[in-house]
Amino acid sequence: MIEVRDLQVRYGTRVVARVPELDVGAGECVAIVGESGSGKSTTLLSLLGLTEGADVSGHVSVCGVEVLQASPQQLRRIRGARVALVLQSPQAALSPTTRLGTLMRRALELHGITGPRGGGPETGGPETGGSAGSRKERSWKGRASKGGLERVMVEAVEAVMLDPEILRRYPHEISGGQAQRFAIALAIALGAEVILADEPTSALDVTVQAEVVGVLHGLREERGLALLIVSHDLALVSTIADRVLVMKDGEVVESGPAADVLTRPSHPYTRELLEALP
Ligand SMILES: Nc1ncnc2c1ncn2[C@@H]1O[C@H](COP(=O)(O)OP(=O)(O)OP(=O)(O)O)[C@@H](O)[C@H]1O
Repeated sequence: MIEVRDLQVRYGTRVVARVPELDVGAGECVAIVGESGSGKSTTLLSLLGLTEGADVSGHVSVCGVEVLQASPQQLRRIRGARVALVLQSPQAALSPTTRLGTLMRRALELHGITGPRGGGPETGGPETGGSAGSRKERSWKGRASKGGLERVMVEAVEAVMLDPEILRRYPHEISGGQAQRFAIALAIALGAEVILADEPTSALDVTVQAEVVGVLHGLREERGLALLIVSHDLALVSTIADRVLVMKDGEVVESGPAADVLTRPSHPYTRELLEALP
């Protein structure tokens, strides 16, 4: 799903991220950890071509799209629909006067999704374009069908353990943890195959963090989503990641299976991060 080789991101003469190798397959979770300013977010954003003003070189393939060579149109096609970006405080990005259901419906319509594919009588019919193959089970593009759209929305919020009643609420009527799960539900409704999450739980208290991590964990197991998580929280990472990349000053100083990196770190910086854990 994600394949990165010799990625280098530079602002002016300053290299802010250099990643020799990063792979995330379907159903896998990889975490990038490191202190503030180490280049984690820059790496994540470069996967969607969102590092405006930067010189980016190397090889970056996401869902089969060569990101560094892609046209704006090709990038628009993968952003949101196939690759979802989940940020720290999604509530800030939600219009305060729009109900969550309306917001989700608009996002789906914008991406041409109008009902579930290949289901019951109210389903939307054949896929209208773009991708095939791995998306088969999750593709909801098709003809307009109000009932079909509602079904996609309800299924998506239920998949993140939210009550569908939440679709009638306004953003200020939900908690931070609910907002984060709603953001993930939106990704599911859009049929995302990859979730890029930047500090997805750092604005939440510990119990709610565990709920969000549980949801992400379930999605990769049940739906085969590929997850790339950026976090400075090693405790979170240890509960969800298969592999870990440790970044410092724009460089990957250590990488490997999470169990090895987090229990037998070979780099002094990783040991420092682990020792700083409460
Ligand atoms: N648009 C930009 N122009 C110039 N420098 C930038 C730009 N965006 C990021 N940087 C620099 O790149 C470096 C890496 O930033 P980045 O946000 O990737 O770090 P991070 O590890 O994600 O930190 P944090 O955890 O605080 O988000 C920082 O020194 C930052 O100042």
